[in-house]
Amino acid sequence: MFRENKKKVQTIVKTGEQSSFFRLNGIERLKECGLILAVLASVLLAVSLFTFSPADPSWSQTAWGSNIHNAGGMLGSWLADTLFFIFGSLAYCIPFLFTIGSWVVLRKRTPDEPVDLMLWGTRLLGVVILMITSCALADINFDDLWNFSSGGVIGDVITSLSIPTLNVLGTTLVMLFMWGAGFTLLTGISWLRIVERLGEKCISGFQWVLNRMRGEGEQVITPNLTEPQFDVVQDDTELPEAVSQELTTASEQEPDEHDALLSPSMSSQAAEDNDKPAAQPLERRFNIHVPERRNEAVAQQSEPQYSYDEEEEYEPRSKQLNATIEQLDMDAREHNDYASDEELPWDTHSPNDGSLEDAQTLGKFDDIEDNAPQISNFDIIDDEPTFSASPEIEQQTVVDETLAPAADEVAEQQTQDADVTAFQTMVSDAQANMAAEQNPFLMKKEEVLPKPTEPMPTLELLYHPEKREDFIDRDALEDIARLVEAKLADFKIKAKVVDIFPGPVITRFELDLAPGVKVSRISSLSMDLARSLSAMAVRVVEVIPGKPYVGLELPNMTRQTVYLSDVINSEKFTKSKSPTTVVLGQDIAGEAVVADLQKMPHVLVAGTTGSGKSVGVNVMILSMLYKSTPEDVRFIMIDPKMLELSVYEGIPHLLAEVVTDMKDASNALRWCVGEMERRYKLMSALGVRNVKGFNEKLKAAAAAGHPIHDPLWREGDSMDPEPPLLEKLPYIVVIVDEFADLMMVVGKKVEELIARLAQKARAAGIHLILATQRPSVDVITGLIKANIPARIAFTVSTKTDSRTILDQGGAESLLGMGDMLYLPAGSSHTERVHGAFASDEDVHAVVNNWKARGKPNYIDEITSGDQGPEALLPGEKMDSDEEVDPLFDQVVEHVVESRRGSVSGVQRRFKIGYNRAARIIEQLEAQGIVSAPGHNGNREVLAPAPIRD
Ligand SMILES: Nc1ncnc2c1ncn2[C@@H]1O[C@H](COP(=O)(O)OP(=O)(O)OP(=O)(O)O)[C@@H](O)[C@H]1O
Repeated sequence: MFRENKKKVQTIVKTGEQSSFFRLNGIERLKECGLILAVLASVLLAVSLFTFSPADPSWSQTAWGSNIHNAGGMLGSWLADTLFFIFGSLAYCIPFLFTIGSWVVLRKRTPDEPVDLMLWGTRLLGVVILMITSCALADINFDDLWNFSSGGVIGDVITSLSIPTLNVLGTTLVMLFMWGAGFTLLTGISWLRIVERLGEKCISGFQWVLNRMRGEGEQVITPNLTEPQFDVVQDDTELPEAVSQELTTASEQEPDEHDALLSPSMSSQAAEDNDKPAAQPLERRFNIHVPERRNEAVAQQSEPQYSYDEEEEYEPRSKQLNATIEQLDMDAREHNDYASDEELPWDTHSPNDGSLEDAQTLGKFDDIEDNAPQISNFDIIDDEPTFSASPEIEQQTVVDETLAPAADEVAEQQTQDADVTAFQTMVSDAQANMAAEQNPFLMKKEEVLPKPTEPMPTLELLYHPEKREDFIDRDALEDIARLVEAKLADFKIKAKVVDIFPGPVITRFELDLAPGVKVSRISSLSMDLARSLSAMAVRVVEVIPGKPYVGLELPNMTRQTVYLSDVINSEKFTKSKSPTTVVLGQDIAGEAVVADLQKMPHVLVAGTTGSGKSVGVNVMILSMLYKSTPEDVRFIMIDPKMLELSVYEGIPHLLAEVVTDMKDASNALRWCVGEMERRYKLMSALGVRNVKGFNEKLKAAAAAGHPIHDPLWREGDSMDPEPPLLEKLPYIVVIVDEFADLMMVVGKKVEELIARLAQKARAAGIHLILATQRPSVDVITGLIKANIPARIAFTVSTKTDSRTILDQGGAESLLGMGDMLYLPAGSSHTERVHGAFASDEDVHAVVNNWKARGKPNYIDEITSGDQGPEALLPGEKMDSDEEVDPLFDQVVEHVVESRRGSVSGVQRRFKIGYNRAARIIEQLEAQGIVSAPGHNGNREVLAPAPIRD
């Protein structure tokens, strides 16, 4: 984006160069001629002064008829006489001063060279003071020149005024000091510096003389650079000289502040160097915060080990304020956190090395296993209900925890596994043959996958790039920073770039605005800035929490893709204990952004088509599949598009088949509301406040040998003689991809159900993820917004859409392809996140991995529940009841009496419009009072006529 501008600059320079090199313009010609004349005058003046003869006729002398001796002739004689009369012997300096003065005035200046009037004023004052004091000093100290006073008339006047008061010595002193002041005013040279330098020279001269007198040869004292090196290379005593040489060269090359840190003995030298004006950097350097690349381990298919102690003290270096690239580098060296092969034990073994080893290495899932009973509950050989908490299972869990299964049990289990797999293969082969007979292309191939040995899906299932371009071009970034400042200055905004944060997709330049500049001015210029910087879009971050700066986010020339494997492997995700932890992507500094659905507790995802919503939703689902077993989290997926979520069909986490029919969708939501109410009753019966507390209480009771029975069970509810045991409650995540479709088809009912769920479902462990590509107010209604505080906005087309989702602009300036703004619950500051990318292959790999672990246990009533009035939840009304017309009863009376059920009849009789009349007749039809219209459009009145007395 900046290459174009560079070309422009080059063009301007070229055209300017050609014209200015050979020919002068009008004013320049005049100035140059003036300079030539001034030099001529100086030469003539010097000749006249040096060949002056007092016998020549002049202003102060009279001579008759004699020859003129002055080489300047009559004019030279007159001029020299006058100058000697005024300035005395100092008149000899006049030709030189005149030449210098005319050069200063007439020399060529560049157009941008400022004329500092203050500076010129002081210089002029300096010249005047120097002349006056020099004349006075000459008048006191030198002999007269011919018949002129040695200080001229100026010196005469000054001394005649001051000597009566100050005497000769006093006058000389005053004049000397004033001369010194005049010198500083003219030249800007400090007398203190002169004294310092003189002192230095004197001391070094004195030392030199002393050394000579001692008769010793020249001794060069070199700084002891090897001293600090011993700390680093403790045992390397053989090479101190080489090391010291290396260090000397390095410190000579880079005399910066880090040398002072590395080598205390060099600090004085460095300080001295800094004092020299030549040693100071010419160009302003910017503070570039280079993000830490800790994901190198991903490229090596490995997982880093972290200790909790380190985690507590850990502060991402990329977020350290004002840290330069060298400081970050040193910091990394000090903490020794460059990835090394020894630190990554994961490289050495393959995923098939054995389950025990994998179980140990995948320590991040340990806590999940602790909470959860065996995953084998979901295996096809296990016919027990999904989350049964029967005593047998509890027993099994206890046995598992002891990690000492009997050998014969294991052998038996393996034989069973083999049998079941063989049987399954036979059945699927038979099914496939039947389908293939009809049409081979319609055949749905059910792969029989081998059961994975690892307890949870591993990172090998996801794509991770072999090589990554992490190079950050400091110079280019600094150039851009200067360009940003210049472009803002073009718009009359004075701002300074204080920090630069390069990230994987964008770079944030933090600006310090000059006092009085409103941030809204920059915001309103975001489009113009994008244009003038030739960028795709520029986002202005008006408030950066904790900083007094404004952020300007520019897209990088080359964009890096943030892969799911990068973020899943991040410390934040692996350390998170919650089963509902979801990955979003990376922030602008490349740090993983991870959220917990329990805290959200519901999230609204919106963005135009192709902005990356589906990928974003997939990433959230995959992260939960990496984190939790079906015992912890269950999904209900609603997918009107029939494409996006159907890939998950068959994973054991599903509570129902992926819902594609919108009527079923409202049933599913209604089931969720019912489940929420049931959970609330259970939780209040057990005296706990949330699902976590409930599950912990169940576990504790089972461990104590007193499993809890369902307190809500009444005799007759089931055939059992006693209440069944309570089961562990999994979190339920309801995912709706294209929520707008649901609203369009089912209407207000959905809004009501969602609002009801969103209000109360948090404690019941039910969470909603709603995605839509139509961020309009009729889809994201006030009721829904009020109840879903966490929002994610992908690219949208207008600022209004952005406001609809986030209540603030910004999403319209995103870059697409997963670039998002995340508004956490209860915050008004959005966070820019580059969404993680999961390809279809990644999704299939994880889905197949879970499918191989077990089959889902669908609850049929979720989708195919009764849709009649009995299925309504308490407080819910049938659609038809909601809008019964106030005239309904009168119309019934009229229709039944007149035996005519036509719309026009009702219209005429009650003087109402067609629409209203038609609606009432439809209601009559729904109630069975009139029949459906016949072939001629007439309706038959079905209700019997009223009985008359
Ligand atoms: N995080 C990402 N990184 C890189 N590319 C991405 C990312 N997310 C999405 N994309 C790219 O954008 C394309 C569209 O993404 P996606 O299908 O998720 O969009 P969408 O908003 O769901 O569109 P629609 O609403 O039409 O389904 C993807 O095929 C992918 O190439």
